[in-house]
Amino acid sequence: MSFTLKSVALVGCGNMGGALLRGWLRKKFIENIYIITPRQESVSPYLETNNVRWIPHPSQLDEKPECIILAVKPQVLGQILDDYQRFVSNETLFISVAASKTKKFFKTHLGDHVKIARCMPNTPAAVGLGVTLAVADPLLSAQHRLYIKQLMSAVGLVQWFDDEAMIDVGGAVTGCGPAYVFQFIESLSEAALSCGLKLDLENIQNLVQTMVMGSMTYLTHSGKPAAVLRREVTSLHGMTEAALNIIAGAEGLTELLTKGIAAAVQRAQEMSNDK
Ligand SMILES: NC(=O)C1=CN([C@@H]2O[C@H](COP(=O)(O)OP(=O)(O)OC[C@H]3O[C@@H](n4cnc5c(N)ncnc54)[C@H](OP(=O)(O)O)[C@@H]3O)[C@@H](O)[C@H]2O)C=CC1
Ligand SMILES: O=C(O)[C@@H]1CCC=N1
Repeated sequence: MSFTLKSVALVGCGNMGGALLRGWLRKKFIENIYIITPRQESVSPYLETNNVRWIPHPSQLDEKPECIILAVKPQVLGQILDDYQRFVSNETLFISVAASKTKKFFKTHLGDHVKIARCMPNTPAAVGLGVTLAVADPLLSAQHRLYIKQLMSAVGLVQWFDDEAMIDVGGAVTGCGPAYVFQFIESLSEAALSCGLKLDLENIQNLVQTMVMGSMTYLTHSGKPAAVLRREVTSLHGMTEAALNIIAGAEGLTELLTKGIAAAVQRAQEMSNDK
């Protein structure tokens, strides 16, 4: 990495916060990382890394970090933001990775002058292959945007939006998306079992997982679009065509995913109204 960041405070170190942390630690570009979370257990695996410090409560953080990443559940945010009021300044950038909570919500809790951006990362950030959707408040400078770009592109691809609503729609695709992929692996394995493949489920999952990884790597290396590679597998009047007539037919995968994404967006809108 050709740059270093001085101090980042991560609030909440669960599934998403922990994935970001692991991704950042691989790159070794942050001088001091403070993890603010009540229980030491969630931080223990990282404490042997000497630039990581556990802070049980924000009142015990005696410096103003360059950046505070809010990675707690949306329902927890409203209860904790008052404790972060004292960090609001031109020097400290707040980044929320929480689904559904709007910039307006943060301004209501932290004041109109808070420097806030919303990011929607995903868990493959842990291995540097994440996707982060980002929206910055107009109050943010070019320097702030560069900071966010450096922080989040260290763990994968970054896509900016001007329209905050895109964080919900795009988040329903790339933020939730790893769960859809894992569900696909589970479902295909269970379908194989139901259709008579005589192996145990664990063995089948291993075959399916390797097939998915092989397909993704092939897609990446071939330089061809997914549709072309799909057609290369699909022999005229062959087996794949018979399957795809059902899987990708009317009321098939596209329609199911459209309904699923719409449900996720609706849920984000409901959660945005929670206190
Ligand atoms: N999971 C995902 O794939 C994604 C999640 N997000 C967003 O990330 C956020 C976190 O989700 P996720 O990581 O899944 O949730 P988790 O429940 O796994 O993590 C939340 C963490 O917050 C900690 N916590 C609870 N109370 C406090 C507090 N007062 N101060 C600091 N930390 C606290 C919890 O600690 P303890 O374990 O001790 O209770 C827990 O480790 C959510 O807002 C979600 O919308 C965004 C994109 C993807
Ligand atoms: O399920 C959720 O609400 C969070 C947001 C995106 C992924 N997980």
